[in-house]
Amino acid sequence: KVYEDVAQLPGLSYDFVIVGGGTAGNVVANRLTENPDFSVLVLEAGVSNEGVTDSIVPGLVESLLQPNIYEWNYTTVPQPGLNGRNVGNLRAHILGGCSAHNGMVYTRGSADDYNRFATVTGDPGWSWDRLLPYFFKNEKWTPPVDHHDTQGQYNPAVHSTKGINSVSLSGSYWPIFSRHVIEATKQLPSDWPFNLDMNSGKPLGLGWLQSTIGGGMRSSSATSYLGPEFINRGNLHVLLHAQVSKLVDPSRANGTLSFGGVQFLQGGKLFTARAANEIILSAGSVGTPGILLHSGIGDEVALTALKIPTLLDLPSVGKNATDQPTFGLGWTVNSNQTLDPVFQNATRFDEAFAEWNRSHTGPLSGIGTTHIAWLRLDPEELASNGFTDPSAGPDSPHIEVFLGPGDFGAPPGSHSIFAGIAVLNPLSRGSVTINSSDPFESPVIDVGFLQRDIDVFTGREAIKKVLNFFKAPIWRDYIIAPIVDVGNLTDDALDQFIRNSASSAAHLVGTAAMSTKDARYGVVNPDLRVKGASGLRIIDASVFPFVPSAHTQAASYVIAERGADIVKKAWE
Ligand SMILES: Cc1cc2nc3c(=O)[nH]c(=O)nc-3n(C[C@H](O)[C@H](O)[C@H](O)COP(=O)(O)OP(=O)(O)OC[C@H]3O[C@@H](n4cnc5c(N)ncnc54)[C@H](O)[C@@H]3O)c2cc1C
Repeated sequence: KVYEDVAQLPGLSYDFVIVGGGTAGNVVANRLTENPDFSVLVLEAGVSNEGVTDSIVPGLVESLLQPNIYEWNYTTVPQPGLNGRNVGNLRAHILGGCSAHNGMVYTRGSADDYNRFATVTGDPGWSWDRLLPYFFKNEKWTPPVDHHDTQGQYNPAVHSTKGINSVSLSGSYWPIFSRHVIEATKQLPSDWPFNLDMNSGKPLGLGWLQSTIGGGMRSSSATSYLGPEFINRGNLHVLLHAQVSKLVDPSRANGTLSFGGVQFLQGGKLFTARAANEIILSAGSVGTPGILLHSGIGDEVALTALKIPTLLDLPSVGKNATDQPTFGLGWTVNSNQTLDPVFQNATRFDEAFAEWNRSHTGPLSGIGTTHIAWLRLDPEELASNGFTDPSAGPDSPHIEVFLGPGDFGAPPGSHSIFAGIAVLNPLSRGSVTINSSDPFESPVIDVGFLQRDIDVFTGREAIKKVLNFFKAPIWRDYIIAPIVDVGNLTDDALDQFIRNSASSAAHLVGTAAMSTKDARYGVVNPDLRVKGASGLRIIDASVFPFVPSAHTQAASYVIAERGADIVKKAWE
């Protein structure tokens, strides 16, 4: 059951306390409560997802991402790599976490990405082959809401219809734009090959978008893992508006640290929730390191400077922060089949919204993107610039290009298309730290964007590839003009364009990273236990040692599915 007020909770002592009812936390809550002997409390700082139209209707996602109650409203520190700009660091403040307010793009990444996880943690359980059953436990493949013929748009063999979270091809189909994109892959088959299914472990090429949408509605961890068939379990309690400040009641046995519970704030008062078995931190890549640091787990020097007693000297807490810079290009086009009118003209928007309300179909039943391409840098270009390959392996992309018809700031009355670009394997690293001993002060977020030359180089090469894509003959009568013309810029000017326009893909990971059991760096062991502690695990995107060459929700779900299994096996 979901509770809004701590006074309504039957008690504050549970077998497991999960901090954060986000993407990963709700998976863990669902899987642990499959065992009726386990009692679970989820503490979520944010608000309910129930009835939040902007979260339910896929096409309204942008409204969720403005400063509001669904957001933590964080900003990074000024980024030297972005010419001193600071950028928003979007983090959800709603049940379901980022899965309830993200872009719904469903991309698993490459097999290489997970095989690299296995290598750097020394645990083959994190490899692609061993994780595939967990992807299948998560995914419930669902027909698109418009029931269009999906032949040739995906490979059923790499999907599961039996999981929990809906994934589908887009139900808002843009045939004219899509025909052009697919035709371009035929005209440029070596640089832009068609890939039937980017979620097979081999993503390279261009394929049809898959998203976490079912029946024209967002499928989040709140609507799926806490759906009606699960949320009434007597052993599953979720408390909203409960912001955890720190771990409390520390004790030591045989040199190992453990905590009796967690402290949280609700309605201006502090409470303590106790966990008999384990506390599981699932507060995400910003929340989790913040809670660790305020609990005295982190770099002793930095904690001492803030007068926080160090209980566990783990210098890696909050370090290794990795996010993908993203920026875009747009063109006006000679077609009236784009999203622009829906967002530029109130009457068209009302029609689209009425259609969605009637049947969950139409332009608002999907996101603007129709296709994604996953591309590699030229190995000779990499080498001649003195760079080594930053990707996880030969089947992994360096560059993402997401394509869609419209809504790219086209002049009023005109129609546009966009190509969004992301640098997938940045070498730049940032951090999530604190500058106050008050746990309710915002953390200090530094995404470290574009500090390493290879990251800027990757962005520049991506632009060149995109410009070549739109030189395919099929675009000749379709494209009118670039919205911002970067076609004749020098390399230096392109670099400035990137530094002045890049923002965050909101794929922050790695701030409490996994490492091998004996490693002297890292925050958790491969079984997700915090090093040097017992009864304390981390299960969320902060444990990724590297950012996958993808959007990060599928990886967050799969880490949570396996993480929950590890916890269950330890206690059953
Ligand atoms: C705007 C945006 C768009 C994105 N788009 C995509 C996309 O299209 N596709 C994709 O694959 N990925 C996308 N991502 C990334 C992806 O959604 C995240 O990587 C993933 O969901 C992270 O899951 P998590 O469980 O680690 O954290 P979260 O889902 O963020 O969960 C953490 C939860 O903990 C709660 N919390 C934090 N601190 C506390 C505290 N102190 N006390 C109590 N509760 C707390 C938060 O409120 C939140 O609910 C996007 C992310 C954002 C922000």
